[in-house]
Amino acid sequence: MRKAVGEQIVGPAPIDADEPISRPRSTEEIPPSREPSLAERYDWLVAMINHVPDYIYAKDLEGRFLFANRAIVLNNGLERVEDMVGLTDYDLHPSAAAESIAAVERHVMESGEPDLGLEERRLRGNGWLMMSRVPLRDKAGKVIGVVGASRDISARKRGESLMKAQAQLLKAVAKGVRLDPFLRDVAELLEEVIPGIAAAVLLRDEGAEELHIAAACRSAAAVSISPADILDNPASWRCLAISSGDGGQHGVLAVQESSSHEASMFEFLTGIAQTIGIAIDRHYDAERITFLAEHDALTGLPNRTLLDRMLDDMLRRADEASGEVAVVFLDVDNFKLVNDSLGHAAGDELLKIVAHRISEEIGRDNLVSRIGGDEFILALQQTEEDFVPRLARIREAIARPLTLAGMNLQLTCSMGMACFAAHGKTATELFANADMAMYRAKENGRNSIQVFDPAMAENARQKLGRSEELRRAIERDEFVLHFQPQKDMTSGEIIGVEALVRWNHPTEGLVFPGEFIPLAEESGLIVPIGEAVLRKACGQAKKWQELGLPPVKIGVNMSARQFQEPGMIRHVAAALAESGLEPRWLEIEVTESLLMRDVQGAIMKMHELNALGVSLAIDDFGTGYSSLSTLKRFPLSRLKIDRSFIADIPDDADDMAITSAIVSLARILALDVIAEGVETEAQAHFLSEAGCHAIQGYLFSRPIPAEEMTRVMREGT
Ligand SMILES: Nc1nc2c(ncn2[C@@H]2O[C@@H]3COP(=O)(O)O[C@H]4[C@@H](O)[C@H](n5cnc6c(=O)[nH]c(N)nc65)O[C@@H]4COP(=O)(O)O[C@H]3[C@H]2O)c(=O)[nH]1
Repeated sequence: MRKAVGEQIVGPAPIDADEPISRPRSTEEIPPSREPSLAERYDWLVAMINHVPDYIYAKDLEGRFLFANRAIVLNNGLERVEDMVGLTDYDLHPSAAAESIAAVERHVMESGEPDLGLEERRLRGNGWLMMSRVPLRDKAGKVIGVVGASRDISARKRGESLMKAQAQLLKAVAKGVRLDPFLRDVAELLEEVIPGIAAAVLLRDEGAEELHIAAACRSAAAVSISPADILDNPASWRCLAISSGDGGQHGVLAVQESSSHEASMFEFLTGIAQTIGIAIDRHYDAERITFLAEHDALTGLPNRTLLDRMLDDMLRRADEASGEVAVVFLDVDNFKLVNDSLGHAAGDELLKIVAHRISEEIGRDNLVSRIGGDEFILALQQTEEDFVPRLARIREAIARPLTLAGMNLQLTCSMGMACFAAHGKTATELFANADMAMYRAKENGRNSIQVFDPAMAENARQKLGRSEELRRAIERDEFVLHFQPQKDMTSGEIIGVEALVRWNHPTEGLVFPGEFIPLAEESGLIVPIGEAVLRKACGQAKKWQELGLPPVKIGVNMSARQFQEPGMIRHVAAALAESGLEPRWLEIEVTESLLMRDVQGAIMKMHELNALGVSLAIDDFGTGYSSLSTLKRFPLSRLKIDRSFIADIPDDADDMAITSAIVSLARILALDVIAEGVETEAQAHFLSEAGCHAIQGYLFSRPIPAEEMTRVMREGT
């Protein structure tokens, strides 16, 4: 058994190094009331030095120990200070280590300068020491050796490295690393800072209950361990919660209990578990942000950004393999009608259903993306089956009956397809051509699949050129009006005039509205054209009145785009004000289909026009399926029977029946009625018999220029 320290260890040399090292006397020998002697003080000093945990020693110029305290003696595996006195570091340590100590101490002795706070790894065992060496001098100040003191700073060092490790992980989280490599890094870092640790990260997938091992240290205890091994052994494994930002828990950091784990280490591990929690939160946030950046929030389908990226890949692969890719624009027919009549929520639901049906049918390796509204873009890889039958199946899937907002619906869609590489080599070219093909599908009455044809591009190019010409025509005021009289068959009087626009083209001569109104509608140019027509028509009507001719109503056609234009009422009011025409002489003609697109909105606009004093007629009546109840709500003054019903009278019994019905309907609703397109006496006779006395048509006059119309009006025939 070891003896008590004070008894067995000889104290250090006093500052006067010339005095021999002698054994101190026991403190019990000191009488209580007198000044302690030098020897007594020396004893106390030795006792103190032997009780501190730091290592303290003194060496002579040759590096031989003159003194060593208890801590250093024990650390070197010796029992008493005498065992150490006279030894050098070469006797105690491997020569390389001894040499490095000797070098530092030599420097201190030679320079006479202390060397303070040097941090060194322990020579024996693990850990760190902080060394300080000062020169040992005799009374004359001559250096005769070195005094050293060192302190164990392993705990501080470890604290520092743990903090550094945590900071490193936090930095990685802040940089936004991917989760799996991050968790592997955590495991590696734990092994590095806590050698021999057995730890594992157990996580649950979003929405799941079960935990799985996401990462583990490579130590024997953690490798190939199952979650059950850990969770069923609470005595062996300590589980630290990996919390989520919303107060939930992503999982646990499980650490095998070990006697060598100090409390500070668990504090560190708790910090690591928190850091993992933050990393997972960030990972999900980043995943969600990335998802939203590349997907459509409503349907979850890839958006245009992702489509562009994925399509580029598909095209590159097809190019390498000399293969084909079909790019398809798909538009749900009449989607706006569903949206307007059943509401936006139903519209959204419908888009989700369509997206789901396409996704189910399109198959893996192919792509469907929603690019806005009811427009989808599909990209199909080449297979043994042709593209068109595959698209036909998607069309059939979309056409499966469905119930929405309590209504049974059956959808149709229009598709336009362009193929890599025949119809374009880049995504941009393919998009443009597929879009063009889809427009053709729509023009062809919807519900069809159109494959791009270079003639379409030529057509589109011509359209573009024509739009440019139209734009210039507006600037140069190339539009003129022709007028067609409307007659009362009973009195033979002219009761009205319809203004019909013509384009006085510089090289082509008079161009009829059927050739440019649809394009003007599509391009929006109808708005300035319509404004010009209104101004000219009101101006001409006023001029006739000023010429003293009997005043008649002037009918002006208004297209859908023009009618929906927010400034429409203002334009009408301005045309009236500019010309000085009284509003009661202006009749706006709108088509039935225009009114049926948005009944409520149309009624409001019609009331506003009525408030100006302008009257309203429905053009092409009988073609737009308006019900009696809807018709009653429109503030109208006249119905114009469409000329398609008149054309086959008296040969077509159905048309005759419809015409009679429209005349009766007008009578019930107390509206005036006029038939247009009357070309023959037989038609006029039938209409007269049916009770429609107002007619317009070639029978009496074709549309004619203003001067001619003036003559006709003057003659009254
Ligand atoms: N077969 C036949 N046709 C007859 C007869 N009587 C008149 N028509 C033609 O029928 C069209 C009547 O005009 P609409 O139904 O309003 O149909 C008009 C109207 O929808 C539109 N339109 C004409 N002018 C304008 C305008 O200033 N603005 C707008 N938005 N559309 C206009 O263009 C359409 C065609 O105008 P137009 O070519 O002038 O054709 C005119 C006229 O020339 C007949 O007895 N037999």
